[in-house]
Amino acid sequence: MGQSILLAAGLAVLAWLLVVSRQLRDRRPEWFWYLTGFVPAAMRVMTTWRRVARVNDLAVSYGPNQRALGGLIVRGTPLRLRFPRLTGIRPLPNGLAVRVRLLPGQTPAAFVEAADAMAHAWRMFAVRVVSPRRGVVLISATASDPLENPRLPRGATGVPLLSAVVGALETGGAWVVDFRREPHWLVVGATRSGKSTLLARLVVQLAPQPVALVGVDCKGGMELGLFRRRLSALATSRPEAVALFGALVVEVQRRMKVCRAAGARSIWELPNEERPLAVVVLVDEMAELYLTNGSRDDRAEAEQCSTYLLRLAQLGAALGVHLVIAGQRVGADLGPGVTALRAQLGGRICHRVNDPGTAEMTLGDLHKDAVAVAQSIRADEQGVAVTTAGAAGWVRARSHLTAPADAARLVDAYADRTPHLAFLDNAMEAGDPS
Ligand SMILES: Nc1ncnc2c1ncn2[C@@H]1O[C@H](COP(=O)(O)OP(=O)(O)OP(=O)(O)O)[C@@H](O)[C@H]1O
Repeated sequence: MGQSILLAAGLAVLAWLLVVSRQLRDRRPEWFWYLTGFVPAAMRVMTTWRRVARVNDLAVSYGPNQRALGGLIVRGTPLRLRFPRLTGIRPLPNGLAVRVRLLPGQTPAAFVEAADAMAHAWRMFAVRVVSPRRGVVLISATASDPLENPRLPRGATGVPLLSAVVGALETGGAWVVDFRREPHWLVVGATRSGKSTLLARLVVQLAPQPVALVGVDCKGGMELGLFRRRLSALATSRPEAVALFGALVVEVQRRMKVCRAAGARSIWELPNEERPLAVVVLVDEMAELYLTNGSRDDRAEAEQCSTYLLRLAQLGAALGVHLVIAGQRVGADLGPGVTALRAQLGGRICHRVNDPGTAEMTLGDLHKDAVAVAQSIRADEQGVAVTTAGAAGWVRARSHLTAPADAARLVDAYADRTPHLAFLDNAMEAGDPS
């Protein structure tokens, strides 16, 4: 009798533990990982390190590989290997990180190459290797793909001005586009890769803030038109875009004079009451601004557009005019000035792309090792992108999916916060072809 009561109690406790652990896994996956996954994974890393290092040529020998034996010179592989030391293994919300001290003569490249082997040996989803400083590599391993179902942040309050939480990072943190840190952004991706969703997410996040939003959507305003009521201006054709960019260049030059007179190097050094409003210009499909039918007028218009955009990118950063430029491709073949413009857009977001050259153009000039990762994004991973962020300089991330109708509803709630930009009044009239 007593035994069966004990057995029943044991079973009840077991069932309760199962339910609690399932709830913990679903609601607090990071705690679930800390409590159940980290220690075994850390043990695997520690116990397999020497074997992984040896197989992947990460161990070195300083002994000679030849020796004189009875008057003969015998060559061979030296057996006394030295292994680079692992230090400071620590948990991440969805994985672990460990530092490795490089031995003299070693470079991080061999460790980067061995990343896949480490992921398999440690049964982790992915391993990334970066070198935060000379002589050290940081190995970060993620246990599962955190981008399969990125969770919306709980309560999006407290976001600093000109910052937008647009999704989740592979490392488990929030994916934040921060215009104060990185003033201009380039968003690239093939059709249906998630560009518009990301732009929508940006608008949703910026809508409550004291920021002017300006749209340029030359595909007839189909994407950004959803947010018309929160946009201070929307250009839906190239003539309108040229007029709008021209007016913004004039405004930027005016702001420059104000700053110069006040002895300030940016609008953020001006007193609050004198500081002009920050403007975020969102361009959906940059190719529409550059492509021409070959006629002289068309070419001149495209060149004008390109010159204005470049000017805004060069001057706008310190003067509160920020660019987010999205397109399927970015390449010198689009038109003159594209490569120069790209150099000014320090923030990069590369979704799935159709050709390797586009990933190379989007990320290759900043982070060579990120290109292959961007090229491996699958068609069913919509919203997944490689973005410039974090200590490594780049990271995989996925935007939060908000249906267009929901995004429009969320943004509409802030329609009364749409600032009137008087300096754009004439431009929009001038650019209107009707
Ligand atoms: N973060 C995401 N998570 C899940 N699904 C997504 C995500 N982002 C986009 N999608 C899905 O992908 C589809 C295409 O996305 P989106 O319209 O943003 O792509 P796009 O790159 O703007 O395409 P186009 O160039 O044709 O306008 C969306 O309808 C949505 O279902």
